[in-house]
Amino acid sequence: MKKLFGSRNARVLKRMQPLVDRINGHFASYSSLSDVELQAKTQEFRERLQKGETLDDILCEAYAVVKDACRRLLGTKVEVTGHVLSWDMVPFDVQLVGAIALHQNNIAEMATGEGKTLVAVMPLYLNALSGRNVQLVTVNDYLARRDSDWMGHVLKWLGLTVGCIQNEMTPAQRREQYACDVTYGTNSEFGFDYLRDMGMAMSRDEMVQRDHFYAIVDEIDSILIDEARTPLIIAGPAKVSTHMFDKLKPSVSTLFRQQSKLLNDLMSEARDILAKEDASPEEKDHAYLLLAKVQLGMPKHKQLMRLMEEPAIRKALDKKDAEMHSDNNRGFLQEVKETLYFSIDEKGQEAELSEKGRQFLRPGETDAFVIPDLPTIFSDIDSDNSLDDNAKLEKRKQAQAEYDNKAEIIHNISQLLRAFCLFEKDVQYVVQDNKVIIVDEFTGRPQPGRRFSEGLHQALEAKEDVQIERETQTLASITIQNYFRMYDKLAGMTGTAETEANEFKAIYNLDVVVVPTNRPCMRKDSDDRIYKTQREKYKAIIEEIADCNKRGQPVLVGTISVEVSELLSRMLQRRNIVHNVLNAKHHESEAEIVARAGQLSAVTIATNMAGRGTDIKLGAGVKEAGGLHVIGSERHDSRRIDRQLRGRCARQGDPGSSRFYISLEDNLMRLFGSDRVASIMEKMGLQEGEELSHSLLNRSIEGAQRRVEQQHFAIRKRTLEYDDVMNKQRVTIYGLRKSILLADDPRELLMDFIYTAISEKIDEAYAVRIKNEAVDFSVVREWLARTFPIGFGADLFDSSRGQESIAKGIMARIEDAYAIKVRMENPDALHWLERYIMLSAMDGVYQEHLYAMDALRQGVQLRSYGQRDPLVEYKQEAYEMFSRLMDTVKDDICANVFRLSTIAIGPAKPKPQTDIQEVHEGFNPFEGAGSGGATETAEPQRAAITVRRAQPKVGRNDPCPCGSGKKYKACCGR
Ligand SMILES: Nc1ncnc2c1ncn2[C@@H]1O[C@H](COP(=O)(O)OP(=O)(O)OP(=O)(O)O)[C@@H](O)[C@H]1O
Repeated sequence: MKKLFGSRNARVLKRMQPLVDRINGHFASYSSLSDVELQAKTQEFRERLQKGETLDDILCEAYAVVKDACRRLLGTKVEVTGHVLSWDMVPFDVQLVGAIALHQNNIAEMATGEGKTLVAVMPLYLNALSGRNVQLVTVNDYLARRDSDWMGHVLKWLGLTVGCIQNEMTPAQRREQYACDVTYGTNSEFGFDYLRDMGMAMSRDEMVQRDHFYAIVDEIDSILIDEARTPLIIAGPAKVSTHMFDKLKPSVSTLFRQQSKLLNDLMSEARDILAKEDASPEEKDHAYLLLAKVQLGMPKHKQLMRLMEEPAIRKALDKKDAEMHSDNNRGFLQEVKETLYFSIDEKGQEAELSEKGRQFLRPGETDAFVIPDLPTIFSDIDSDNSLDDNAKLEKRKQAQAEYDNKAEIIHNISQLLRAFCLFEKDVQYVVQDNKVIIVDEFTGRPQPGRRFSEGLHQALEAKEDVQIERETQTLASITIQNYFRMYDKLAGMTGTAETEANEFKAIYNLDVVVVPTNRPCMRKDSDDRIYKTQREKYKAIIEEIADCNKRGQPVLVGTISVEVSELLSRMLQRRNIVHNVLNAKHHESEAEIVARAGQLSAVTIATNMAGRGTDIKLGAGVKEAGGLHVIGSERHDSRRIDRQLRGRCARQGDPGSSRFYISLEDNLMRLFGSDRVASIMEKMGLQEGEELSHSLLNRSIEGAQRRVEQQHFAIRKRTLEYDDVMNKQRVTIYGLRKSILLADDPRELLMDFIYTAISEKIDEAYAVRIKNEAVDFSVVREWLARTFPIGFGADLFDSSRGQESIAKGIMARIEDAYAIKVRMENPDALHWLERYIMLSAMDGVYQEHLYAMDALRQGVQLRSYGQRDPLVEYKQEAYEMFSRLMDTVKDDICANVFRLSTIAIGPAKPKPQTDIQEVHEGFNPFEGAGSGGATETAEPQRAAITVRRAQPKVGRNDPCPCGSGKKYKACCGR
């Protein structure tokens, strides 16, 4: 396969060579031009494109112009994120190859440090000549700023405008940046701007983006693979707040302490048995069962972890654990779980309350956690003849309220348990300024404004005793995949695409072109060093830092969590080693820390924040000391993240080295495959502080990483399959919204909507006609009378005239009446009002629809138990719900045409958006894993929230099933 791939790549590269030669030919000929003449090329190209030449026709000349501009700028000063740099780059031939690949919609895989930032400038320049907005997508705001400052130097010299979107910018500032030829920014900013433009703007002036023409995604694997696991969501506060986290927290935290006490007792009993020299095999087996219980109740129990440093104990325990989780032992596992207050499935990220736990929380209340079966209760009430209609209605309401209350309690408890048992401060989140802030697992950056979904964030707020924010409701959402599929042209760059090449092809139709390096890479990657415990591992890391430091070699230590970066920092302080820390808590001086990291004797501890895109320049004398040395303090779940960290050194042919440190206590090793490594270590009889290091072991560690990667791929694919359903609907709604926003005369659209609604109603009347009998127009006439303040004479409804003629007759009456209304309105605001009538009808209904779709998505998961494919069910129901939605939109528009007036509500001011949140949920590495029979607690509580949806569906305009006589949407469906 490799050979095949290699030969394909070689062919692609060979095809590009003549283009490279032509670029260099033009480049040589331009040297005779004056600066002004070279700069005039930009205008010349634009004109040639207007006259019909294509971007491909002018590619070689345009790239040569960029190359020559770079040459002419050599030695000039440019301010980049506050630091003055001297321009010192003219693209190498391999960079020209990368630039061609990018224009041709490929992913250019170029090794770390090969200068991708510069490569992108050429296709950006070329494509921007078309007059459309081209975008460069980076992984964080800092890189967007850095690259737009740095590369803007060349682009601006050539007469282009360059913009950069930053998180704190106002809509007006954003509009200005998008108006530029080239715009730099992060994927979330681009995605959220799109959602706000398409889903929330009420007039053309509120929109900020102008185009989705061509985007180059830098670090494409990070954005389209890692970030793509969770969608971008804009959320507003929920209409009502029902949570009880604050009330429930004390009892859950007592439960947590109670469980700790119980496990400590089990732990000491097990230890006593194992300490006995003459313990029988049965006794030992019992001890391991006790330990397995401790593991089930608290996988990171400190004493247990300490005990497991002993390979023999670890092995026996792993065996016991596997035995308990085998299919044959399900009943036994359940029994064991019932001896604890709750059990934890770390891979599946779920916490399951046992009967014992339920009793502890609600002593004596046997059915406190039993969700009422609403459909049965409703049907019992209905068939109870002793009740009159009012009493039935009252009973139904009571049952519904009891159901809602219980479902909420169960959901809240479950989320609190997850918050207590599975989420650690300074690992998945930090607490700052009285807020819980997610730390992005892949980039190590704090994500203010992002929230965990489904109440988990509030549960964490309760756990940390900070202000509990109100629940949110989705107002607009899109997956990263579907956002980027919208572009006419897409391209990407990264140092690490290869592991995900298939996914890029399948989802984005992007091929990977592997570009050779300019100079051979000099990096020395040593084998991993493996220790039994984290303690020994950290000690060894400190020794290695001290050793480099003595020799003057700068060191960059990458950590996965803030917690570990701080621990290493404390250890270094004790050794009096001067160092800098870069993590989610200390990131204000990021640019300075990075600038200093390559100086002699520098020691920098950084989370993944410095793992990607960061360019560390080497100081004087550092090459002689061996270049930058990179130490990884743990393997990440994803191999690409590790490779990116290594790639911080040995850039552009410089010397450099790297080494990873691992312990059997690391999450990756604990959860995904320490068995093999543990048994090798046991065979070798390792002593405290001793390490193991062999290339074979690297392979089994990569095997563990591969397993996690596969699991993540499955999650992404699933997210996308579900979003594809939503996407079709989103495209329809946003397409309509866009045509309303951009229409010069919205009245035409308004009348179209009304006409369609009327035609459909008439068609329905004809459809139910009994053969040869007259059409019954009573339903249509009732609707017309309710909706329009106009009399419609009986003569309009003569079925012999045919459907179309009747609809047109009705429409003519409406148009006449509307013409009179127009004369009374404020002419300046009328177009605004017409847009408002359509947009507000769509937005209100669409947001309710999104809410219902969320619930549906969770609800259908349960059906997999009934051998039904949840995705198929989801598609079917989503389709039906969407058809109903479109009917409601039309009805609401019709109802408001005469009801709303410019005089009453006047033209809109832009809506204040202070209460809007952008949510790009935090990731957790093992989410979705292991979802099988072991997640029972979580599932019923989810079901609880969604059972309502499992009742027969009720249309919004149907009579309400509660019997009130009102429409469903005006009663229980409100
Ligand atoms: N043509 C060139 N001539 C001289 N130096 C160059 C050239 N191209 C890039 N460089 C230098 O190479 C270094 C790496 O560049 P850059 O940060 O763009 O790499 P990268 O490919 O984006 O790396 P990463 O994959 O780590 O993000 C920078 O210091 C840059 O100045």
